[in-house]
Amino acid sequence: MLLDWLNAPCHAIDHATAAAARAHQDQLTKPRGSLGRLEEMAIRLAGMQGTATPSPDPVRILQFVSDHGVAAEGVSCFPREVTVQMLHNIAQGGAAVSVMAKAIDAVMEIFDLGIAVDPGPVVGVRSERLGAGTGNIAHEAAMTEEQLAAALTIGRTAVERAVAEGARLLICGEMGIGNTTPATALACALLDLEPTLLTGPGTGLDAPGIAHKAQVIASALQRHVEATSTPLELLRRLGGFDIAASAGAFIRAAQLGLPILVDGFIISAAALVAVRIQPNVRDWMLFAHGSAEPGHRHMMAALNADPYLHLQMRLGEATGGATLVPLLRLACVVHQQMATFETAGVSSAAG
Ligand SMILES: Cc1cc2ncn([C@H]3O[C@H](COP(=O)(O)O)[C@@H](O)[C@H]3O)c2cc1C
Ligand SMILES: O=C(O)c1cccnc1
Repeated sequence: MLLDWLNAPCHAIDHATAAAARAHQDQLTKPRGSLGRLEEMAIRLAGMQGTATPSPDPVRILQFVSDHGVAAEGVSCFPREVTVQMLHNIAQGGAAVSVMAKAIDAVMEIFDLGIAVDPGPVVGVRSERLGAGTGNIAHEAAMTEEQLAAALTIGRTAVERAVAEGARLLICGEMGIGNTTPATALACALLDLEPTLLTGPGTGLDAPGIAHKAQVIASALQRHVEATSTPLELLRRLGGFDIAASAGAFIRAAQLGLPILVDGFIISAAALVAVRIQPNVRDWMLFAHGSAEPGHRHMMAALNADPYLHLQMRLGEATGGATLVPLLRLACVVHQQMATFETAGVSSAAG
């Protein structure tokens, strides 16, 4: 079948190399464990990349831009046309992620997956339009089966391209007005939690706005969720082109052995659905930051994830992922360049 590739096995983590990296950390001239989670970053990357000299570089960012039919329900502070406006802004270098990608020297591929207004050809943007946005999940499925398969495949193909070009770390980002709503709906369905628990302000809704958004999500759940729903079917009914493309990218990255750095709230919903489709994808994920969106911690708990940064970020666009990259680099340089107790002639711990 068209989506059989989703079930292909994930690449194996190199546990021996990870164990050697841990042993190496313990020989460096510092009290054991004193560089805290910087040590873990290097060890995890060593196990994923199968090398004693791990590195996040080259970093590849996939930026998925698309509209969401549910924006018609008044679930965002911003009007829908911001999606296409931000597509131009991202491509022209003015968006937060554009500045960050340049500053950290990451290659960013920008995708138009289906925006309500067709922007036509835009320099630096791959046009992979799957429609004029998704269906409004309050009333209909977000995607047809064909659209879901196509979105997953766009993510898959982008990762194959990235790997062929030498990428060693994947970050997915998204931009699409209203997309905290499908992300929340998907999380509620996959975690079996109430919308009132997971629904947050997104771009900045007030308390009545959040209550309305939770109601919209509740009606979407009532319409689409059945006891027998598979994760893939929940993704089709409740997700978005951006979320599906990211899920496809994550599954392919794990299959090809490309480490994944998970961004904020929306991308975490994609990570969650990818892991529910194929549990071993989790082994390939690092988690950049805790989003200020309140439902995020529930997704992190379900993924058994403890994000590295807590900066009250709530933007998406891969900005949380980009923010962690300098720390990953530092962790890897320390891992490679520090002296050991033996080479430096420093006495190790007594006993
Ligand atoms: C100017 C602007 C730039 C953004 N970049 C990311 N988002 C983020 O906010 C949106 C999700 O929030 P909600 O569900 O409340 O609409 C998405 O586009 C997400 O990427 C932005 C939002 C705005 C307004
Ligand atoms: O954490 C995120 O990714 C996020 C939160 C709110 C709005 N947009 C994105």
